Amino acid sequence: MNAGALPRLAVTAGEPAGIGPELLIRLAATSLAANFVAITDRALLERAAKRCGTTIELIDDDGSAITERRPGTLRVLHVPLAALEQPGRPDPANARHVLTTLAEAADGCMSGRYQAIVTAPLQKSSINDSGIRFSGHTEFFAERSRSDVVMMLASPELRVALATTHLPLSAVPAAITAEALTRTLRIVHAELRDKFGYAEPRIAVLGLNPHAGEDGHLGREEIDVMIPALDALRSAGLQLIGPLPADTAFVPAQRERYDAVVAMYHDQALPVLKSEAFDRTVNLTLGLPFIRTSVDHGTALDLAGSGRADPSSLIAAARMALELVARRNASVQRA
Ligand SMILES: NC(=O)c1ccc[n+]([C@@H]2O[C@H](COP(=O)([O-])OP(=O)(O)OC[C@H]3O[C@@H](n4cnc5c(N)ncnc54)[C@H](O)[C@@H]3O)[C@@H](O)[C@H]2O)c1
Ligand SMILES: N[C@H](C(=O)O)[C@H](O)COP(=O)(O)O
Repeated sequence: MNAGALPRLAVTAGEPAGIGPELLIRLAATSLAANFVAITDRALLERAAKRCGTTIELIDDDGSAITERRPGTLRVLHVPLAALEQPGRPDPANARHVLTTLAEAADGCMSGRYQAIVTAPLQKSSINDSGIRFSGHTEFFAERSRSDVVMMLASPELRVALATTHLPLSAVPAAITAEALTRTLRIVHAELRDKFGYAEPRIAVLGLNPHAGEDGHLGREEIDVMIPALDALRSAGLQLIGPLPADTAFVPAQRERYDAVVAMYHDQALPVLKSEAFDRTVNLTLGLPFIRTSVDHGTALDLAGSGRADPSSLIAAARMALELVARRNASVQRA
């Protein structure tokens, strides 16, 4: 990268009928020092700006470096919609468009065109309704880059990683194997060190069952699977706490004991974060060969088109991506 050039961040708009395009307009209005390249349909952004009651200056991205960006301007890599968006009503005809934007962002990161990806929310059901099986960005980027990944949501006060992501609850117990848990904990440990700067990360692991199984009386996964896996990792030097009962793992006295929590499933811990810091939480994918951050919320179809969606989480995601890029650049320079 040229000295003084702003970091080039790929930003995807997600579901065209959701709040994503409007959030990109709000992001462009900030003075964040980044060369945001919106990978989406140009006219979609123009319509989103109108819905927000503002204007946007879109500049076709030619790949060149820039040293400053005026608020209200955005580079764009045009990826045409298949169908005109109707806010609040996702159209599966646009599923391929959404996936093309993700693929361009991922491939562009892996080939060095972008330094990170920031994603706005997409509608998983609409992509599935188009006939394409799809679980989420996390799984898409993992497959695209052939990486083992972990989903983490982080607020300034709390970090939560997930041992399983977008699975029906009935499939969770079978997915918590010693191998899978070990892989997750190793990724979280390595990324807390590399991305967040903890020399000796302390990780709390939540039990799967109520009261972490109550010594086997309320489920045996802790005894049969989790404790042996945790003990083996402790022998390898990881600082692990647990399995902790999930219901009390977030009380203030417990929080002082760890740098991150690993929850066994999506809704075991995300409601804690989303209810206390919905506007400050960022979703990031650990384990990828590139930096990817996102919002902590969905497409908010009830708000789409109103211009009233809160852009705070997307702005926080962009800020975190910039911090992670700066940290990575500094460590490359030191090496
Ligand atoms: N990163 C992502 O792509 C992502 C994240 C979460 C959910 N989703 C998807 O979004 C879709 C809808 O999910 P949902 O309805 O469960 O959750 P949601 O987050 O879209 O909406 C839940 C509630 O929060 C409100 N809300 C959400 N974001 C807001 C914002 N920025 N400003 C103000 N209010 C906001 C909504 O209006 C709604 O009342 C689903 O398909 C889901 O899979 C995608
Ligand atoms: N699990 C995320 C959340 O609740 O915020 C969300 O579904 C997005 O996941 P992806 O980043 O994998 O799309």
